[in-house]
Amino acid sequence: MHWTLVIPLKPLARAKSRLTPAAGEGLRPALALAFAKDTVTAALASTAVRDVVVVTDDVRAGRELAALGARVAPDTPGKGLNAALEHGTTVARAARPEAPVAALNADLPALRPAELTRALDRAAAFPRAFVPDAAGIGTTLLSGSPGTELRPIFGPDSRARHTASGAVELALADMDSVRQDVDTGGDLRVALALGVGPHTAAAAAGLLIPD
Ligand SMILES: Nc1nc2c(ncn2[C@@H]2O[C@H](COP(=O)(O)OP(=O)(O)OP(=O)(O)O)[C@@H](O)[C@H]2O)c(=O)[nH]1
Ligand SMILES: C=C(OP(=O)(O)O)C(=O)O
Repeated sequence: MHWTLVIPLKPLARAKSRLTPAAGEGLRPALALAFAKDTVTAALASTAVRDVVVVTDDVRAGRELAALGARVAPDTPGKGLNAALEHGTTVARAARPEAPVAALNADLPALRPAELTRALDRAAAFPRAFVPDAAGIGTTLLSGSPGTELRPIFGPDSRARHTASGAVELALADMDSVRQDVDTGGDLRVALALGVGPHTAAAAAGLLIPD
């Protein structure tokens, strides 16, 4: 199957606020953009992915992610993450009505294309499926097969909420990089150990994360 991925990104001035203690206000926006660039690059390198729609109102991020090959859609209707994902899904399906669609967070700097391919191949067996984040509380990927509404419920306790909504939690073997979202300095340390993409490696160079 060839998937369309919908990747939401907050304006960089507000993104990744929980990284401020580790990165300071100086580095935080650059790290948020670097995570998104590595996520989009890895997503487009997956053999299961046809195209990527980034939903963002950030002009600089939109320009740089478009240069990597993403389509960029505005953050309509401006009512938060789940509304942005529903809009992105509508945009994706207007172009490719029969495409399977998956929402993927923009904060997966260690994402490996082969692991994303594995997750999407597993997801193809279900109408709606998801991958919980590394912390085991949230969600990093939510899929919808052709003709199925995505019905995203990202936010607090989204693993439990996606399960309660009927989405199937995928088998988790061999997809650590799909699960490793980065919200805090501690998460960034784990992602760096897994191996991040070049944009994050450059942005994180010289960053001292206390133990
Ligand atoms: N387009 C869009 N993306 C969003 C919005 N809120 C969150 N996101 C994105 O959704 C994913 C998960 O977001 P969060 O963890 O809530 O926010 P974050 O900016 O990554 O981190 P915090 O500021 O620390 O909460 C990231 O890719 C965000 O950029 C929104 O209102 N619109
Ligand atoms: C919005 C979510 O992500 P985060 O863990 O980055 O808050 C979520 O897990 O549903």
